[in-house]
Amino acid sequence: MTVPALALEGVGVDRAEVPVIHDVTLDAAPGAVTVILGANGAGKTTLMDGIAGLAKVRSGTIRLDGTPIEKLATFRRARAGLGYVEQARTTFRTLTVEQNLLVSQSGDGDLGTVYKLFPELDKRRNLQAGYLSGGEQQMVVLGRALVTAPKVVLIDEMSLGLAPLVVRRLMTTVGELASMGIAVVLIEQFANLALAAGDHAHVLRKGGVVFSGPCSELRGDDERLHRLYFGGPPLTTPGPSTGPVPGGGATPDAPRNGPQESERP
Ligand SMILES: Nc1ncnc2c1ncn2[C@@H]1O[C@H](COP(=O)(O)OP(=O)(O)OP(=O)(O)O)[C@@H](O)[C@H]1O
Repeated sequence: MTVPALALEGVGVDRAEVPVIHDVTLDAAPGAVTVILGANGAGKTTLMDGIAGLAKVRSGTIRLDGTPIEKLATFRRARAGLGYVEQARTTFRTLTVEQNLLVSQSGDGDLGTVYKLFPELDKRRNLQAGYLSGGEQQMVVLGRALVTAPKVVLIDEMSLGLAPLVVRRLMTTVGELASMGIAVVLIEQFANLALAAGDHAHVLRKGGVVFSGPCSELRGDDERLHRLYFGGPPLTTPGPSTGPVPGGGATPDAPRNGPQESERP
């Protein structure tokens, strides 16, 4: 059996001494995109921070290529092959694109791979990152994770504040990262965009997993997503009180938050 690149078993994570994540078991396969969904405050970022070593893992085990890492310092997890593109992470604005990549480079990390993935950056490698567009800056941030030659890349809401067209452009690279053999773990506000790019999905509610299965099971099923995000009785009729879809619709133009239904009491 193939060892998952990342495997969590019974993981609990605290934020400021408060338990936020409870008993999460999931894994991410090399060469696949694993999507983590959930409403605002469900605990997605806290889970990512726990995996990366930025929040306290209270219980359970986290394995990277079969080796437990939950007790390692953040930089050791990174050296072991864990890349983390944090939410709203920025570039070093006064350094050039190339310098941004060089300061992050380690191991077998290769700038050529980044320039191949993002020809936009290749053309601007000597430009200070502060002069780049928002989308190009996000490419630099992704590139900085890539030049550490990671086995696993956690990506937390890379679409934040970006135009729909740019989000679509960045989403294409998620699949390309996976095709390089990287295990990609993706948190994304636009649920159906993430489900279109992903292989396997986990939905978090109140810090616990309420769904694990293939992305195809949830793709386009906004009503089921509502139930999973918020719980509550099944929706029968759409109406003004139901609000829009959580993170949803198939495009970044679609609204984010929405009505409720439950698969778990
Ligand atoms: N630094 C912190 N100190 C205390 N509580 C926090 C802290 N950061 C987050 N929390 C709480 O932990 C819970 C989970 O937050 P988290 O940011 O992980 O959720 P999320 O699913 O990533 O939400 P969003 O989509 O809004 O980023 C929330 O109740 C939040 O208020």
